[in-house]
Amino acid sequence: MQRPWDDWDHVLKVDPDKDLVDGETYADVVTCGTDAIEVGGTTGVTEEKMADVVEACAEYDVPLYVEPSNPANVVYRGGVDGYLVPAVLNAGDIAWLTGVQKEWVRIDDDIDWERTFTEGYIVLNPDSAAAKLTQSDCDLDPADVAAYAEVGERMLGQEIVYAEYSGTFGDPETVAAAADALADATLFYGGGIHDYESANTMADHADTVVVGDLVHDEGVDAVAETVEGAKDATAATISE
Ligand SMILES: CC(C)=CCC/C(C)=C/CC/C(C)=C/CC/C(C)=C/COP(=O)(O)OP(=O)(O)O
Ligand SMILES: O=P(O)(O)OC[C@@H](O)CO
Ligand SMILES: [Mg+2]
Repeated sequence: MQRPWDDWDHVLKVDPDKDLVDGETYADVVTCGTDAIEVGGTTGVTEEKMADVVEACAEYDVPLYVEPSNPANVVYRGGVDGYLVPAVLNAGDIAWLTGVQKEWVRIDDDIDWERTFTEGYIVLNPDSAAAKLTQSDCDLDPADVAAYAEVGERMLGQEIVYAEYSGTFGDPETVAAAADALADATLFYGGGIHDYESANTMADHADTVVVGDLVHDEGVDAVAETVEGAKDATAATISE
């Protein structure tokens, strides 16, 4: 079945709790060449901040997805193409595997299931906000990560498995192991991508690379370089 993310080589994740660089607008951000925008962050995201960013990004012809970090920042607005809801496969506090999702489904009567998908996260940077919040076990070797990826796809039916190194560049060998373990699921990689080379390296293994802080720290020109790196890796794979 065709899925929205099948053609995404590059995703730009915009954090509603962070500013853009001076002189840049959300119009610049959305049109930087990325295949899709995800809006989300672990800490400091309120419904109001989420709604403001979603509204600012909604009027362009680039797929726009809300990635909530808790039930309070799911916003329903015209222009949103869908919802990517995390479930943390290696969470130490297992509330982050299905508990918060259960609570969300219990209290939210507006869930649009046709456009709601899940991401099976494997959180791998112990210093990230996401790891601390979910008490994720990040002490994993490539075989462990590969096994989590396989559990995510085969046992839990995840169509997206997300190797998440938020804030730091991850281990390509580990990402390659996760990629090898998946049959049809799409592998997202995120963390520390900051230039052509880092994007190109991870896009060699992952189906989709996610760039986050770079847009807030350096701006759209730097992000555009990462788009190029990701696209070149995909083109090289196709021509092999
Ligand atoms: C039930 C609903 C609607 C949501 C639950 C979603 C879950 C399980 C969240 C757990 C944490 C998580 C995986 C968040 C996803 C987004 C993410 C990792 C953003 C990046 O965050 P960081 O870069 O670590 O932190 P900052 O936002 O502070 O930069
Ligand atoms: O901010 P960075 O380190 O680019 O990470 C991207 C993304 O995976 C965060 O969820
Ligand atoms: Mg971040």
